[in-house]
Amino acid sequence: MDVVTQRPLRLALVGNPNCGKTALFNALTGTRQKVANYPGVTVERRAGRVTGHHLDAEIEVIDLPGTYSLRAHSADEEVTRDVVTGRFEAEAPPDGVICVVDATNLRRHLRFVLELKGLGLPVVVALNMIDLAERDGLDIDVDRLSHLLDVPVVPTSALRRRGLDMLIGTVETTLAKPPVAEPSDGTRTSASASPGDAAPSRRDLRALQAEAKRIAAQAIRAEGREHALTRRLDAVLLHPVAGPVILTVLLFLVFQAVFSWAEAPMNWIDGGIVALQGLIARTLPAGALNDVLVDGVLAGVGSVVIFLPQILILFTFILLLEMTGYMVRAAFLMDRLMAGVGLNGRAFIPLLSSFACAIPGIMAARTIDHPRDRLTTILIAPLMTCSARLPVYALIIAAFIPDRQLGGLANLQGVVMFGLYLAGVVSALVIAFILKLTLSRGQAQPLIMELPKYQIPSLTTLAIGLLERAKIFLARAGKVILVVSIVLWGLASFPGPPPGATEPAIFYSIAGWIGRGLEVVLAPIGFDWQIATALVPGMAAREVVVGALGTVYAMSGEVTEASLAGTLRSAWSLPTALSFLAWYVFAPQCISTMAVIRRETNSARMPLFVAAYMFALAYLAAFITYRVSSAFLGA
Ligand SMILES: Nc1nc2c(ncn2[C@@H]2O[C@H](COP(=O)(O)OP(=O)(O)OP(=O)(O)O)[C@@H](O)[C@H]2O)c(=O)[nH]1
Ligand SMILES: [Mg+2]
Repeated sequence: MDVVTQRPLRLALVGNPNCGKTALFNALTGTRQKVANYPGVTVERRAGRVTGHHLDAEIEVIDLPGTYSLRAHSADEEVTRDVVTGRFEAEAPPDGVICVVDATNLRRHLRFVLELKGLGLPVVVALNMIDLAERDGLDIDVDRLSHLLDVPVVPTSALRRRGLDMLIGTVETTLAKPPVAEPSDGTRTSASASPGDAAPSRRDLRALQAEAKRIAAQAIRAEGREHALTRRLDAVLLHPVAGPVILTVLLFLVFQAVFSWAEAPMNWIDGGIVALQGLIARTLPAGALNDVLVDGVLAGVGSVVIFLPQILILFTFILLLEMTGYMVRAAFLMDRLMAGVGLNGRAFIPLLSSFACAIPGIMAARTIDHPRDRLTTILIAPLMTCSARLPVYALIIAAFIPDRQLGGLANLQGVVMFGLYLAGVVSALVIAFILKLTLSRGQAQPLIMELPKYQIPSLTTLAIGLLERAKIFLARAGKVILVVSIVLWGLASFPGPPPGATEPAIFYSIAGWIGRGLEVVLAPIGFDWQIATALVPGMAAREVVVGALGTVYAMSGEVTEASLAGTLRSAWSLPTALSFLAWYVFAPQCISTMAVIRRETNSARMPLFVAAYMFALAYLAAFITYRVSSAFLGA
């Protein structure tokens, strides 16, 4: 052990997560900092130097990981606890601590100050984010706060570089008061910090919490009205237990609504298409044009357009949640979970956008500055359930999952849809975790964003957003699916059946020939040649398969009912349907996504890697689903 006789004053920056410790550390020390790892743990040690004002001496500042209390849960929190209590082997105990608190969130942050005071170390409070407090009309009586806490309080803004000199000056004065006994040897001695050893019990914490609230209430002179409302809502919506529960229930209800509200409009569209098909079939002379319009275009495009109501309902909710300011809160709630699998907190927004479409999601990953974190986000974004999967899921669910109420609370179809979305999210988290262990080992960065105020959503903005969605969806149905339907109709019509054919004409066509070839590979997961045929154009974009199934079955002469769902119900077994759903959770059937991955990663190998791992997952998931459900259902 090295013997140090002269060492600079040492200050530890502590506080709840996200209160601005690192920002303050950077503002104080500028470039005079060193980042290293603590031995044995993966926690970064950030230390820097700042020159004092009164004493004109060097002060060493250590930035510690955020923690809510000295009762540590994670490795990060343990480091913080052990450093401030002087128990940490690799770090001499600090001479004092700067406890950083978020001025806009005094009620929650003051508890830690009270807890720290119990350690007997000199404490100075940096009342940080004072700029935000002022912006919101939050008026804090700093002198009173200092008096109530019985420690010096200095308002600061790390971002605007306010109060920094004052903070250092105050720290020096505070440390100078009882002359700091310099231990002759720089390593830790239990006498030096005399930590109030054990971490406080749960009961103590609750008492401290109550006191923190009382002090905050007395120190806050005025609280902007909006601020008060936001605080009250956040107390519930960001609550560590209630928050995630509310988020889950909310999403669950959204999917319930997608099914129950869309039923009527979907029936109207369906009725309209059937009527149109009947009209064309009757008015146009029988022949190729009649066939291509009825079986190709209307069967194909019609079976996709029918899902417009569901997509619009889903986006109504997503847009509303965004506009009210709730979505950012959802990101905050998810941050812990995502950090657990090594995802950057900033990945939430790209991943959330991927629920609409992976393309904007992957592009939004540009906001992640850490290259490996960005890559991980790009690689898992296509697993989020994009809106192109919605028509596929909806079709199969409508056909195979009974429209039943579960104990009067939930609709089974909505539950299954919710489950499919969940399957996408969970598998993305698992893949992220695997990637973290292998290629993209990296430090999870905290989520850096500001919580906006809650707002009443604007109906005009909502309407514009929905119109946009509808346009995109219909344009795709109109262009891609129209073309695909016509081409598929052509491939499925030629060559015509040989004389004396026993199977439907499509069986002998080019499409049928391709489908039968693929069936060899796809039979183990329960797909027949018709499904295989429809999957080929479905590689271009996911929802195309719905139109393609419409066309293929219309031409197989297997249309037993007016709706495609009805036809599938009689053509497929339940295990096949479930297997098809499992396939669609994973299958990378979107050319545009692959193109954008290539562009964003600037690598031709990445899209191939994504396609390969997603196809492998799709096949595996469909295989297991098919085998297990066949065994259970005895099919
Ligand atoms: N407006 C404003 N923003 C701030 C201030 N201080 C920090 N921030 C922002 O708050 C966010 C969190 O800051 P960090 O410095 O990372 O917080 P931290 O306490 O180090 O967080 P952990 O290390 O995770 O505990 C960042 O987006 C900062 O830019 C401030 O005084 N004013
Ligand atoms: Mg930090």
